[in-house]
Amino acid sequence: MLSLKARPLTEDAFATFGDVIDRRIAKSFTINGGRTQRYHDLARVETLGEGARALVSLFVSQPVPVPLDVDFLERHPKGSQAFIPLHGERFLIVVAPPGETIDPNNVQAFVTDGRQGVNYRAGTWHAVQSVLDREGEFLVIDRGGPGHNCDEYPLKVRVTLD
Ligand SMILES: NC(=O)N[C@@H](O)C(=O)O
Ligand code: NI
Repeated sequence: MLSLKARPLTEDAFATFGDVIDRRIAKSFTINGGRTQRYHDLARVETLGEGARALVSLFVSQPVPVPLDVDFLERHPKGSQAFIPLHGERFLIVVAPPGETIDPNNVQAFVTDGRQGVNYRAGTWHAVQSVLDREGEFLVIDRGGPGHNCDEYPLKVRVTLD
């Protein structure tokens, strides 16, 4: 069993795995006659393959216990997957770089601060959504369309918090 203490999520630490969605680190500009600030182009949405399209969904998830025991990581080879909390929910992240196998030494765990979302790039191995503290509601943007787009890799990981 691999044991990991979740580290605070940062853009640099997550760069291998995808994007951190956080207006505090975003480029922005004023639109709509000064009434709106547009936080622009926060994540790269990937929808690969013939007939692929972007899906916009809502996930309402029950909280996970801490320590969190993960039994597998999954990946979506044909598209990215973004999770954006709608009410300041914190969540745990367990990731490994894209590849046909997972080196346990490359598995990393993070915890968000409630103002951060993530976008897993296509092929990034990740634990399924794991919200902390209370029921969470997330906007999810990922890839729909034909073909297989979810591989699982058995891996036991215990994730703790400070
Ligand atoms: N299955 C599904 O839509 N969600 C998972 O991919 C996940 O990462 O939570
Ligand atoms: Ni997923």
